[in-house]
Amino acid sequence: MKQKILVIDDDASLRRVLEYNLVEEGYDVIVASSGEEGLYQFGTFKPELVITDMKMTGMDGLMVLKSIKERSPDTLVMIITAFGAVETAVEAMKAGAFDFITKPFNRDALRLTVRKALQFNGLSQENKRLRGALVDRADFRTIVGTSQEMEKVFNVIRKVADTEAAILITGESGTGKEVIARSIHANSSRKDGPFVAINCAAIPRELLESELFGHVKGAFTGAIRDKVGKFQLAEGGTIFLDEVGDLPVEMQPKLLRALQEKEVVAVGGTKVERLDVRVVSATNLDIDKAIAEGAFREDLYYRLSVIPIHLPPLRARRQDIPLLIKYFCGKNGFPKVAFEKPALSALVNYSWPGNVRELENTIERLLIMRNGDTIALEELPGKLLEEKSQSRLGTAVVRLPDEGYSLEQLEREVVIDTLERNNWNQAAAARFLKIPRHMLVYRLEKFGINIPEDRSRQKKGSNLLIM
Ligand SMILES: Nc1ncnc2c1ncn2[C@@H]1O[C@H](COP(=O)(O)OP(=O)(O)OP(=O)(O)O)[C@@H](O)[C@H]1O
Repeated sequence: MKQKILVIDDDASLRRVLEYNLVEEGYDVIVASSGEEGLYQFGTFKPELVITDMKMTGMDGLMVLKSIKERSPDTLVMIITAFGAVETAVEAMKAGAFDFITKPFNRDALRLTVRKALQFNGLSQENKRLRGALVDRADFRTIVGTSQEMEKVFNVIRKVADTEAAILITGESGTGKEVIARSIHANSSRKDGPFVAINCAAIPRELLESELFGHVKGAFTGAIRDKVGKFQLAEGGTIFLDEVGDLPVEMQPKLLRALQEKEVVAVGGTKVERLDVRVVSATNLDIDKAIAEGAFREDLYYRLSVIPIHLPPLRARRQDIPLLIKYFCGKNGFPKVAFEKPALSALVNYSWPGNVRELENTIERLLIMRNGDTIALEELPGKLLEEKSQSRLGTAVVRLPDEGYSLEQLEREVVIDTLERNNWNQAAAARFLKIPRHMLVYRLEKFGINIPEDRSRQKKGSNLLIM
């Protein structure tokens, strides 16, 4: 049986082009000239895929998308946007669109995108349900975090992993951007395909194009044989462009073209290669600033960041630190190692400029150098001890970061700091803050602060925290 596609567009010539190409590909196609007509057709035709233009008079594409998703959440909806209006595609992806194409599109890109969409739909609902259940358990296992901040990130991943949307992950160095990129791949229907990572900042600029797209023998001095590019290697899977903010300006239009046309040409070659690759990228640069300074192309930015994910620094999610420590102890084969309370407290309160990577390295060193099965405050590296002597609150007030500091974050830190000082005794913390206890409890809920499990399990009078 033919797969059914409903095309909604108020531009008659585009409607014809779409219909012609899709019928030629063997689909059963129905067209509608307005959102209202499209919704009516949807009810009777029951298509597997809806392709709708974004900008239409009357009911626009976003309204069509939302109303279809309400009636039938499993129906795939693809959006057509004007070139350069990629921001509107962001909104559509957030509202549940499966993918988008920009006008003017080349017919191969259209066919490929549609084919991918319908392949995805080919999975039975049962399959999808099973896979959904596995996702939660299997593939987030290596991303540790229960803080509100990480929960937000997990929610976005759950929503977007299995779309074709390009994702840009931002965050300081060591916050776990690559871990997240891998998990997006692992949670997508491409998971059996390759995950290919390339660090755009680590490759000399004259070699970057050939690394990305490959080269043919003789293309330049030293090109003694053909080389396959990372994009070609990632065929059927995901390419992870790490440090994409550092991409040299002269490479940016080339990458943009590859992403838009979904095709590449190797350096020195003539053969155009079609691409079926999902792009996830990451940067620790302030991209807005780079755009303002002309160091990064805005159109490329929109292409890369259909869905932006920001990973907060570790110091903004201290709640995850005890859990991460426990995870790293287990990962290194020492699940039973214990930390004395002051040591754990210093680890939780340190500012971790190198984020999770720095924490991981610190724990590894501590495990190697430790004297027994408990780790005491004195065993921690000097920098942690120095910082411990200053109050975290003091640091926040004296050294406010240039990018600003939200009052709410400050309040959250004060609450956590006070609880830490008072051994997580809520009555004592409320007294210190000079507020009634219920106001403190309200703040714990508001800021998503959970009493670390270890504290509630702690034996009275014991000075050891069993991790
Ligand atoms: N939430 C997490 N749970 C478990 N391990 C984590 C988590 N976040 C980061 N890590 C570990 O920390 C290290 C650094 O993570 P990763 O390389 O993903 O960071 P990054 O943001 O990509 O860094 P960079 O910007 O320097 O490339 C890795 O060893 C990773 O396994």
